[in-house]
Amino acid sequence: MKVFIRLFAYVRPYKGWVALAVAMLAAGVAFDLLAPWLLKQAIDKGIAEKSLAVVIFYTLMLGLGQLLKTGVSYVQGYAQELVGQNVIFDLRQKLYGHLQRLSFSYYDKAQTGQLMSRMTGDIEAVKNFTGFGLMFLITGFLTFAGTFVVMLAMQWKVTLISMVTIPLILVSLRQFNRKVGPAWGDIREQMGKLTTTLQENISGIRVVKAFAQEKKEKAKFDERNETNFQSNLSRAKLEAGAFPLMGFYGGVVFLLMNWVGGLYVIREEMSIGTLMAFQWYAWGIIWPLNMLGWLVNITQQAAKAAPRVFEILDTPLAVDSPPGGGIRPAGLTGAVRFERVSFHYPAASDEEKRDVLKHLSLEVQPGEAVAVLGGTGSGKSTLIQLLARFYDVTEGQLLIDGRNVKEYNLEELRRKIAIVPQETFLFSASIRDNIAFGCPDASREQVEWAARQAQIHDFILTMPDGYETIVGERGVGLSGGQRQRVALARAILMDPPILVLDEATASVDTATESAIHDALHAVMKGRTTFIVAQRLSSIQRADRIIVLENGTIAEQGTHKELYEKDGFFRRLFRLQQGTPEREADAAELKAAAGEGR
Ligand SMILES: Nc1ncnc2c1ncn2[C@@H]1O[C@H](COP(=O)(O)OP(=O)(O)OP(=O)(O)O)[C@@H](O)[C@H]1O
Repeated sequence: MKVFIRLFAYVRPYKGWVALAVAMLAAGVAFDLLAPWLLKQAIDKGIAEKSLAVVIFYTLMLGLGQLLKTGVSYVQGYAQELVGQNVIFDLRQKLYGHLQRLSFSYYDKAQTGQLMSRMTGDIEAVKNFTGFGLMFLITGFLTFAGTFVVMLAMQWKVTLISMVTIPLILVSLRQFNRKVGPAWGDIREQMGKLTTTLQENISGIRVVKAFAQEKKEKAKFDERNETNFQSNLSRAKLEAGAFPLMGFYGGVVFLLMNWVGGLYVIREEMSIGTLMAFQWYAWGIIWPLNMLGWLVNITQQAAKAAPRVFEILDTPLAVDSPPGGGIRPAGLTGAVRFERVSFHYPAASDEEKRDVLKHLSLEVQPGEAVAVLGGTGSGKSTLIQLLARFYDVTEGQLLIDGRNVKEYNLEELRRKIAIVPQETFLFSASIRDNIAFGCPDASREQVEWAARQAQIHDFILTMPDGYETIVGERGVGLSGGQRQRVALARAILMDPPILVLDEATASVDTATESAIHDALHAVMKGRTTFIVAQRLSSIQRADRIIVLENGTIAEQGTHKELYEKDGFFRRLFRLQQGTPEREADAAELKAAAGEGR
């Protein structure tokens, strides 16, 4: 019930349209109640009395009423669809807006397919209820109640006797309702799983094909499809069992009406016109009853779908701007301080919590270029993700320009930090739009300038439509290195006080990397830069190097200082120069740096 009360909050802004639809619907029902009475008058006062004028009068009234009914039905249909569509529009907008704001920790666990399914199928189920489902409920109720009262007033005994089967219909309906609810719950959940399987397969199709796992993947999909099929079949069986039975009870109403009504006409306790009118009224009783099963279906679908949608809306934002919106800095100098920062990723239980960063302290001056080195899994990416509050520190504090990052307006803070992530994502749009993603108003010259800095301008000019070339979904059509350079240009264009390069040149060849770093040298001037890298060639321009080991800073200093220490950096240096001091060092470093990088 709670879920419907919450849904009505979305209907409330359209109460004017709801009122119009209900008024039209009431007018339609009024005509439905009047029409059989007009027929009765035509028979009893016209045909029985052999008055053609009376017959013509009532027939014309019937025709006029029918015409009016067509008009009001049109307005009602439009108004009800408008309400349904508006509700779905608002809900989808709100859901999408919330999805945009949800934190990284949410997406770490969320399944894309489930989200897609909620944004489409579940919302559609909600719309069906708030649109014609709700209107049908009102129409059905008004028609049934109105017809019943009019029939009682015309001939109460015949009315009551013919409706003895109605309690049986209600019993069947209750049983159906009890069973079909869980069935719809299963179907909605399975639809989410099916979409997830489909989405994962399509996203990972290259891996599937490379490992020749098409058959296994197909079997996985078939299994989910089969489960979905079976659930729908079980639901259909429930419907097939309940609907005809309810239809039968409804038919009995009609039968009894004719039988008992016929007896009353023979005994002259009821006119033939009333019997004919009853025949018509019978539909006003039968159709709402017959449609009740369908209404239960729509309601149960919405009852199962709406909580799936609300669950997303109710997910709190793990990371958000402070109350009041937070500080909106006009500019930042880029001074960064980690003060005894510890961090663990959200985990289901305390036992699973593992500190990825441990009491880490680091002070970076404005304009300083800091390289972050360390073995795979040592916490490098985590460290820089904390900067832009992709996650919040779990202990200690992180300050930018002397203020805790949590005091800033989140959007503004992120605008001041440009990140070139390890994995580049390009949108299905032109290269220009991809580069200008963070600054949609950038001029052509600015975009080209950024592309030049990232050493991608010349390549873009060789593409069929230059900067207007559409790079397909996920940037298909560009090599890994080219994609990385587009992402680099995207970050450079933002002109941020803090620039973060997370393995940003890992996919480019050494010559291009060197060219990018030469260009970056100019770009980095006046900005605080963090360079996460495994290759020493990537960090030549860094003022300082920090080496992470198990979430703590194991070494830090300049190239020279670190080389002079007999630590990770020196061993890495020798390994990459091809002169490891000991075989053991080489093995250790290979393991630490991650094979195959
Ligand atoms: N989203 C996440 N949820 C849970 N644990 C995570 C998540 N991301 C990373 N980790 C864990 O945190 C640790 C540090 O990961 P991080 O990505 O910071 O390492 P890294 O030093 O950047 O490694 P690499 O050089 O391989 O990219 C790893 O043990 C990893 O398993």
